[in-house]
Amino acid sequence: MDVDLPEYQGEPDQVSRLKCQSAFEIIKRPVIVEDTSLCFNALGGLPGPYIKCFLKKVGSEGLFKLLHGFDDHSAVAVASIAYCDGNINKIKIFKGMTTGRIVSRGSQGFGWNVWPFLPDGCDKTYAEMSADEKNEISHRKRAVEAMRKIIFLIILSTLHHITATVFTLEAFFLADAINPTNGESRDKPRGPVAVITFSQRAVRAARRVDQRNICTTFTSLRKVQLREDAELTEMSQTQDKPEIVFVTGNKDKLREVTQILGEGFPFKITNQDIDLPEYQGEPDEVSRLKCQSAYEIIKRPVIVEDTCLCFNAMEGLPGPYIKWFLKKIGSEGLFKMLHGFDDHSAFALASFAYCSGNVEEIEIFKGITNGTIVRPRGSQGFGWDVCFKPDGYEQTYAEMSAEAKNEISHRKRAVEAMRTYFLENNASHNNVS
Ligand SMILES: O=P(O)(O)OP(=O)(O)OP(=O)(O)OC[C@H]1O[C@@H](n2cnc3c(O)ncnc32)[C@H](O)[C@@H]1O
Ligand SMILES: [Mg+2]
Repeated sequence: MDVDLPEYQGEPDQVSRLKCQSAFEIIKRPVIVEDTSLCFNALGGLPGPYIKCFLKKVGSEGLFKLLHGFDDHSAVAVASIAYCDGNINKIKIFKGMTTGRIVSRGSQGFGWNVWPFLPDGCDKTYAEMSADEKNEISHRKRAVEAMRKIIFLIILSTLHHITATVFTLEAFFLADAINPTNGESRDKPRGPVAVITFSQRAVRAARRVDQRNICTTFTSLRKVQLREDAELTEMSQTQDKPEIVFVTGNKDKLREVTQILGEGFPFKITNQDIDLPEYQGEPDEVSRLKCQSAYEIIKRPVIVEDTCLCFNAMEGLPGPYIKWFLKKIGSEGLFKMLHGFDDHSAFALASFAYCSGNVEEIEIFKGITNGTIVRPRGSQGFGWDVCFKPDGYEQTYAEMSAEAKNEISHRKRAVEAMRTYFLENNASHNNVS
């Protein structure tokens, strides 16, 4: 079955675990999903699960350039297969890894096959290998082998009920298509087959085996943890205005928004620190989905904000994934990632998303500040402020006072767009209470 599952942000295991939970919530039968990562050791394991997006935006040569500023070009290809037999609290993860390094050749091939990845002990990159050669040593082969051992036992006990998954054309494994007594392929599978994948090639592979209808659905994960944060709520404004909840776990963001809004905002902003799932996608989509998740929990008017730091040389990446890059390689690493590129320009983007009650009608307010990525300097601010120098200024955000940053920041611009909207639509938002 081809189900259009949301992609999550996080560590590779976490990404496939969440994907598997979503798949099970739709399919309601045993399911398998797979997520593939290409982890650069110098980047603390990134781009990791975001490799698909990076490859699309910067290409194979761009991936190589990302490592120019680093001595270590080693990498690990990881396939993480998640299997849910019906209990979403007991998802099994099967991992396969192939170690190697990133090189600048071998750009033929399709999709993720163009990874400029030279496995250890091989003289050909993945892109230069035939499908058979690759299947012999690939990370996916190893994950599938790890799974096969366990799944066979399950197949033996639930032969007629098991739902198996094909995930890519190269993935030869089809649980129900394998004869459990001798491990050889059946000509035709005996039971139903579910394919949980974005890949059209996987769908074609599944159709070849099983001619059933392929449907596309979408869901969002509602599993979130909710926790109040009294300290942040205290920062909210006056009591007698209608309330909107700003859902963020980032105190620095909340502080800036509160300072920028000042007194002249027609609503009282309160805060809830909720551990919302982070989605992959384009910036607007990321904040829209975040807002939907927040509304589904709060059930009152909500605002969320997603911040991106977009490098022009990388077609806007790391963009919404900046949080993970910052966490793994710090601001110095962000600066180094641009060593291989001539263009060091970037823009900071804040996207607020507001839902007044209808998750189909979410308003987005954006603010952009253009600048350059520089060697880190300064001690004010937070996050990547130390390496972002706004155009027209000699200082980085972190060398400016909070007031000076708030005058010109991406967040200031987005908040102003939101303020204008609320002032103009104040009368029509009587449902905000
Ligand atoms: O709960 P939410 O609101 O999602 O908070 P977050 O910290 O996860 O925020 P994002 O998902 O938007 O990730 C953006 C990353 O960029 C950082 N960041 C956000 N605004 C920034 C700013 O104005 N200056 C520097 N770094 C910023 C922030 O600390 C994160 O690491
Ligand atoms: Mg976040």
